[in-house]
Amino acid sequence: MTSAIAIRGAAKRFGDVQAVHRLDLTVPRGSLYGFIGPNGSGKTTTLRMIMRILLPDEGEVEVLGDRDTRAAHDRVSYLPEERGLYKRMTVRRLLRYFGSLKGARQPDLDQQIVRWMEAMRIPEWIDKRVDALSKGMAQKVQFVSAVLNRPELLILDEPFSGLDPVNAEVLNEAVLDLRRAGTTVVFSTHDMSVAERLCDRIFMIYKGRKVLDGTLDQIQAEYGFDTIRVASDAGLDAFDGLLGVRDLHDRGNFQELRFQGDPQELLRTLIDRTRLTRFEVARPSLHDIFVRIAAPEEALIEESPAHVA
Ligand SMILES: Nc1ncnc2c1ncn2[C@@H]1O[C@H](COP(=O)(O)OP(=O)(O)OP(=O)(O)O)[C@@H](O)[C@H]1O
Repeated sequence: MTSAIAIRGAAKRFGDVQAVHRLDLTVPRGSLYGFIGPNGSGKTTTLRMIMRILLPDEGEVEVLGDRDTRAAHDRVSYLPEERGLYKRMTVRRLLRYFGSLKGARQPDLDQQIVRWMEAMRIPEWIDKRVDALSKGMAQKVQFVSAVLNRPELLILDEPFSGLDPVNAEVLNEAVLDLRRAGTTVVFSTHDMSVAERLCDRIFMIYKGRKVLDGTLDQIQAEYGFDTIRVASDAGLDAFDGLLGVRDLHDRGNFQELRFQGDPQELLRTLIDRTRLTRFEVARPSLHDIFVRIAAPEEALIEESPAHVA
């Protein structure tokens, strides 16, 4: 089966700014893929290339097995970051309009509108005018407009931004429901805990280049198992002359370090050297990994693996 999205060597430049360098990315069908990266790193540009709002300067972008996204138009939905709604329409009319643009047909469309407004927990707003909605409600209505046609691929730019925790949870559940029904969902976010909790796979772009791509487990295994906490009778002296030890800090009751190599070997060596009371291999959070990559010190990125397959 073809992948939902296959990007091969796609690059995009705006004047002097190389927004995206030759990018390769494969999004498997049925996956929930999170795009992360600092501001201005190329997330929206990548999403727009997938939607063919922008054409890449080089390389190609295949969506649902098709290189012409227009052919997949009715099967793909996009929720842009900057959203506009027709303010004077009622929510129902607006959703009918958006649904029919994407090929949804009544009476299924009307049923879908009611079902989704209930799922968003704003059913009583269905016959209200759009300009009466709060910002968070409007955001949820916009989300509904993107899912009415039961897309095979749903692309959301910052869907959680500005939602309170209760509404973020409502959207979270809706996204998981869609995934269970087989929809491939790609969304960008600045919220690392959302990406960590929700996504099967995470893609991080930094200065227009892919720096992370894989499951959270893969990413943490590649980046993460090098933080080690040790408590021993020898304290800092336990590490004298050991290869692979970096960033060794005395934290008082224990020492913390990053270790390049097999922690099991480090453990064996330390047991030979001293009496241990603690040895812990810690997985950093996605937040820590993100900060490590995107920290202002350019040197940090040199140390990082290019990406996880
Ligand atoms: N239409 C455009 N014209 C000129 N420059 C652009 C345009 N769109 C994006 N850029 C530039 O390309 C780079 C990548 O921008 P992009 O919007 O893709 O980043 P992003 O990761 O989505 O950022 P954010 O998290 O702030 O939304 C930035 O330097 C931006 O200024």
